[in-house]
Amino acid sequence: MNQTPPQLETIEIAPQCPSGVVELLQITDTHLFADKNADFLGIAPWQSGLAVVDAILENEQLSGTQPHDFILATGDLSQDHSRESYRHFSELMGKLAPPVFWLPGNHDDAVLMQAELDNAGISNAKHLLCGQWQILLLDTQLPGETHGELSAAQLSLLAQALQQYPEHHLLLAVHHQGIPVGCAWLDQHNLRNASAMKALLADHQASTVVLCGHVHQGFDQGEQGVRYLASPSTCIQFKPLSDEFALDTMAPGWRAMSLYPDGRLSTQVWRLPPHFFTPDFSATGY
Ligand SMILES: Nc1ncnc2c1ncn2[C@@H]1O[C@@H]2COP(=O)(O)O[C@H]2[C@H]1O
Ligand SMILES: [Fe+2]
Repeated sequence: MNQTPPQLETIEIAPQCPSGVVELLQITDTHLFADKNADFLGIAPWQSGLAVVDAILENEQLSGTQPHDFILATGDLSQDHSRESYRHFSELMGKLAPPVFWLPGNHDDAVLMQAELDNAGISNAKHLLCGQWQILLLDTQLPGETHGELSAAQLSLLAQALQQYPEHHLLLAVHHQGIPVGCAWLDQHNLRNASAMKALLADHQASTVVLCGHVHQGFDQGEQGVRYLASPSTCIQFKPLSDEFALDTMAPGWRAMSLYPDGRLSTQVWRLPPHFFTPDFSATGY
């Protein structure tokens, strides 16, 4: 039986910067538990997540940087699927003023997540127009699997966005990586049908950037005119270019992005000071 494809619903947000530059933050893979002191491979995700939020607030106060238009939360917000973990995420986001938009990761309970984030007043909007940019958040979760996939419905939303806004630059946010990051153990858990996404993106004439979470490391690479970005988790970090599971010595962090009206994107990965949160390097997985 053929199902009617979902209709793209778009909300508009005016950039705060008078020159039309869109300022945003990505927070990803918070892996929170119901218990704020619960341990995740040697780090308590609530404590490291809170330290990240405090560092973002401190950055804004110290440097007087441009206020952020919004935050993208790109999945694996919970590690234990508990209602409380989503409440803790909402509490963290409540400390930061801008609106938050989210998508699920492989570890999330999407139904519970939506209910709890709705309760906290966190918007479920998935397509944003901001200045000359469009931001689309797609769901790559395959329940019960670690890897991801874009369903026909999600691909249809991408096709609609590109068809309706062909001249807007695109920032596409997903949980799973669309190109290999170079860690064999992690690249088996990738976005399996990335080729379907890439086929649609190939026709887009304006700037195209794909932003993901999941890989717990900074990554910035171009392929066929598309820029692929990935970012540190707010808790444990995976060691880049490692074939086997390995944790990295880099501190928890987040990504800041400035989207310019002409399609340029400038971005910076921020991290907590070294050695603030040291994981258990003997861990072989989870
Ligand atoms: N040692 C391992 N080998 C392969 N996959 C793993 C290992 N440990 C954890 N994983 C899975 O790999 C996933 C990568 O990031 P996630 O946080 O989504 O969740 C992780 C686990 O589901
Ligand atoms: Fe993940």
